[in-house]
Amino acid sequence: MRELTSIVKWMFVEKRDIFLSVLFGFLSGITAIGLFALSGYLISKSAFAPPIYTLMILVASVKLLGITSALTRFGERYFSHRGTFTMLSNLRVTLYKKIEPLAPSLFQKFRSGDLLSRIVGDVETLQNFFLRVFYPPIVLLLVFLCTVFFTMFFSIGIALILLVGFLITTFIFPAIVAWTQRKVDRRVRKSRGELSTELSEFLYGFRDLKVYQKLDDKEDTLRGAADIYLQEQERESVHNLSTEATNTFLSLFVSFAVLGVGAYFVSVGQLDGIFLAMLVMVSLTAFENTAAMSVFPSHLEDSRQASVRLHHVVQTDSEQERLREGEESLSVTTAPDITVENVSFRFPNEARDTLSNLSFTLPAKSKTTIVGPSGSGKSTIMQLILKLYGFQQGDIQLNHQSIEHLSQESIWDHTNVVLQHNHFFYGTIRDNLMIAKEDVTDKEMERVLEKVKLAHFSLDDAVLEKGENLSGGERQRLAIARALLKKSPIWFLDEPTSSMDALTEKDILDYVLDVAREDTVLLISHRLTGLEKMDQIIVMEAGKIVEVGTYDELMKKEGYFYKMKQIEQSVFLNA
Ligand SMILES: Nc1ncnc2c1ncn2[C@@H]1O[C@H](COP(=O)(O)OP(=O)(O)OP(=O)(O)O)[C@@H](O)[C@H]1O
Repeated sequence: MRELTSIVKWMFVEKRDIFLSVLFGFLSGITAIGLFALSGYLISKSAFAPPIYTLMILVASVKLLGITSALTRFGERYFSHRGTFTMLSNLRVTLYKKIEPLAPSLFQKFRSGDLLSRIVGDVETLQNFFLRVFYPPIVLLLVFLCTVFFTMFFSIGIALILLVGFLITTFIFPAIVAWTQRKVDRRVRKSRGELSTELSEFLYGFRDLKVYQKLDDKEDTLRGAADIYLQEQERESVHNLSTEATNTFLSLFVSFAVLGVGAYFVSVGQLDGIFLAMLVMVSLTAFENTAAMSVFPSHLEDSRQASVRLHHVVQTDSEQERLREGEESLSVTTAPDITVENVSFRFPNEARDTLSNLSFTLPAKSKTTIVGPSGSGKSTIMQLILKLYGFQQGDIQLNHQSIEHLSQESIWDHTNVVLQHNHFFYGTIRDNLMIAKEDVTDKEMERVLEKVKLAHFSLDDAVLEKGENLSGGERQRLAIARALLKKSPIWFLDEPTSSMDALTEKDILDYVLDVAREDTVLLISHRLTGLEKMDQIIVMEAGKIVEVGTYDELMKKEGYFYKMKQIEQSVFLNA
C-alpha cells in the first residue's frame, strides 16, 4: 500500500475535479433515490384518489428530480473523466522525469518488453484507480448515510436492514473478494508481462531468428505465452462475473427483506402502508449503486500491483536522491580538463570489477585515444565520465569539479557524443540532425553533410526507424554530423568510424580533429592507424591501464602497444 500512496501523491495534484466528482456523484445518487422514492409514494398515493393538485405537485417533482438526476450524473461523469485524464498525464510526466536519470542502468534491472509493459500497461491500469476505487466508495457512503437517516423517519427496523445490507455489500463482501483477488490478478499481470517481453524479443530479433531458422521455435514460445495470458484473463473474467452476480443477489435479497419486514410492520400497525412501496423503491435504488463495489476489489488490487511495479522501476536509494538534489551545473565556455582518479567500477549484479583503479588526465584541449582489446573497458570509462553509471570508488573531475556534484544534463550539454550504436528516429535527415540543436539552419546542416561525405542526401530524405535504410557507415557519418552541429567543447567518440573504409575514415577523423582543435577530445579506437597526431594514447587491458604515452614514446618502449601494432600490421599484410 505504501507504493500506491506515493503513486497517488503524483497523480492527485489537481484537486478541484476530485471535489466536483464527489459532489456531483453525491447529488446524482441522492436525486436518483429521491426520484424513485417519490415515484413509489406517487403510485401508492394515486390509489387513494387524492386531489388533482396533489398529484400534479408529485408528478412535477418526479419530473424535476428526473432532470436533476440526469444532469448531475452527466456532471459526475464529466468531472471524474476529466480528472482521470489530468491525473494520468501527471503520472506520465512524473514517471518520465524519474525514469530519465536512471537510464541506462534501468535495462540492467528490466528487460525492455517488461519495462514497456510497466510504463504503458501499468500506467493505463491506474486510470481505474480514481474512477473505480477512490471516489465511488466516498459517494456511496454519503448517499447511504443520507438514505438510512431518511428511512429512520418511517421505520427504524427498515433503516437497520438497509444499514446491515450496506455493510455487507460495501465492506464485508468486497473484503472477502479482495483476499482471493490478489492471486488471480498477480497471475494475469505476470503472464501479461511475460507475453510483452516475448513479443518485443520476437520483433527485435526477427531478422536474426529468420536467418538462423529459429522463427518457428520462438513463435511457439510466443504462442505459449499468449495462451497462458488468455487462460489467466478467462479465469479473471469468471471470477469478476461471479463476484458481480453474488453482489447483485445480496442487494436484491436486502430489498426483498425490506419488502417482507415492511409488510409485517404494516400488518402490525408499525408502518403506514402508503410508505411501503416508497421504501422498497429506495432500497432497490440505493443498492443499485453498490454494484460498483463488486468490481472495487479487482480494481483496487489491479491499482496496487500496478503501483508496486511502477514504484519498482523508479526506486532509487535515498542517498542517490539526496545527491541529485544538491547537484550543480557544469559551467565551462572553453575546453575543460578531465581527471580520472583511482576509479573502480563494477556493473550491477556482476561478480568482478570491470574497471580497477583507473587514473589518467585529459588536459584541456588535448586529443587522447584509448586503445585496447575488445571488452577491456574502453566504452565503460566513457559512460562513467558521462555519468550514465555511478562508480563505486574514486573520483572523476571536469575542471576540478567532481562529477558527483554535477548534473548529468549539464555534462551532456557540454559534450558531443558519438557512440558505437547511435539511434535514429523515423523521420527525415533534417529531423535527425535537429536533435543536436534546434535553431540550426538548413545551410549549416547541408554544409556538415557535405563534410561527412553525405552530400548525396537531401535534408528531406526519409530515415526509417533505427536508420534501417542507411548503411552502417552512413549511420556513423550521420551521427558525426549531429555531433559536429552541437559544437560543444568536449568530444567523446566511441569507435565512430569503425564501419567506414580507410580513406573515408581518415578524411572524416582529420576533419573532426581540425574542427575540435580547441576542444578536449577522447577517441576510442580499435584500429591503431593515424594515432601519430594524438597527444596521448592510453592502452587498456582487462579493465586496467597498461601504458600511457605519445605514439612515438609507446613505439620506442616496445611494450604492449608496440606488440598490438605489430600484430595489426601482420594481419594487414596477410590479408
Ligand atoms: N551493461 C553491462 N552489464 C554488465 N557487464 C557489461 C555491461 N556492459 C559491458 N559489460 C562488460 O564490461 C566489460 C567492458 O565492456 P566495454 O564495452 O567497456 O568494453 P570495450 O573495451 O569498449 O569493448 P569493445 O571494444 O568491444 O567495444 C566487458 O567485459 C563487458 O562484457
